[in-house]
Amino acid sequence: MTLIDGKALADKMAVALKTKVDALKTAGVTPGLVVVLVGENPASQVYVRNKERRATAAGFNSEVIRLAEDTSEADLLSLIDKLNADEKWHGILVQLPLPAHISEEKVLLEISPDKDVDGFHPINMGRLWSGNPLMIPSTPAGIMVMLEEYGVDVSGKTAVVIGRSNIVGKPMAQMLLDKNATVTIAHSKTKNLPELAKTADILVVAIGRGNFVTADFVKPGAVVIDVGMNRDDNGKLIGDVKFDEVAPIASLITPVPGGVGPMTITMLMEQTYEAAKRQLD
Ligand SMILES: NC(=O)C1=CN([C@@H]2O[C@H](COP(=O)(O)OP(=O)(O)OC[C@H]3O[C@@H](n4cnc5c(N)ncnc54)[C@H](OP(=O)(O)O)[C@@H]3O)[C@@H](O)[C@H]2O)C=CC1
Ligand SMILES: Nc1nc(=O)c2c([nH]1)NC[C@@H]1CN(c3ccc(C(=O)N[C@@H](CCC(=O)O)C(=O)O)cc3)C=[N+]21
Repeated sequence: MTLIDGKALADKMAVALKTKVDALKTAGVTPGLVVVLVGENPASQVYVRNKERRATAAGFNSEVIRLAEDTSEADLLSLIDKLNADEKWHGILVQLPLPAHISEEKVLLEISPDKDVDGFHPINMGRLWSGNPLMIPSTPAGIMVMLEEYGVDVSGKTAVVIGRSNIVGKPMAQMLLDKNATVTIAHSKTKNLPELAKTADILVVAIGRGNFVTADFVKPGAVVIDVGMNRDDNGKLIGDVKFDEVAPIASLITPVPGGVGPMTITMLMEQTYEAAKRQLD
């Protein structure tokens, strides 16, 4: 078994990114990423801090706008309009989930597709699914980079993605399909999930249930990608995959933490850089 070290890859890419950013700054453009966080979700706070740290390290303009939990939908939408119009920002990310009184759909539609570094706007989702991607969701994008870096040839492989969210499962399936995998998307209504998962050469798990995937879900030699971010009873961060049990039978596996998470942030930075570079065109 080989560990896919997402943290090390993210650190390596950060060095190369810094060089690219310095060159872009010389040409007169500093990439800018603004994150909007509504409310006090403690898990979100950690991710947002990590994003801020990596953005600053890359030499970006970076700002986190923290809004009260009871911020109105109208106020959030008008803030987004203001950020859309501000040339300083090439990437706008509104942290999900949002409080229940705010429509996620309306908010995602309001972000200019050109600044939608998450790739969640329907225009960007449509671009991805029609084979002409521009801004793409960073979690599956980071997974594709990890697969490539570790020499996994996706073409012709059987891939099973467990989870069908718009932010992870669905775009993941499309990116694997685009690289010629044969892809199945599984979810909470899927029958005989362990048997299905066991057909996978590449198994991606994004469900949000700690230690859900056990050894009986995994074909010996499979590549296992664990997207899950869960807390166990002691508050420790754990994935969706029961790592100790699955690692010995997998050929490659991502740990939690230190796997998919750091690469998600790296891809967000890369896309913000690309958006900034387009300002020169
Ligand atoms: N590392 C990173 O960068 C990121 C990590 N995450 C983490 O990944 C996990 C998934 O996130 P996200 O996609 O947003 O989650 P969602 O809650 O939006 O989606 C979960 C998906 O898992 C499916 N599911 C839930 N329970 C089961 C089950 N028992 N068997 C099979 N399928 C099941 C659901 O099925 P159905 O549709 O039928 O309800 C749904 O499609 C979370 O732990 C999240 O914290 C998320 C984003 C980034
Ligand atoms: N609009 C939006 N875009 C997102 O991309 C988005 C979001 N909303 N909402 C929440 C999820 C989750 N997410 C993570 C990002 C980084 C880590 C990460 O850095 N993880 C590290 C450390 C985690 C820790 O120590 O707590 C690791 O796995 O090693 C995790 C999870 C982005 N998300």
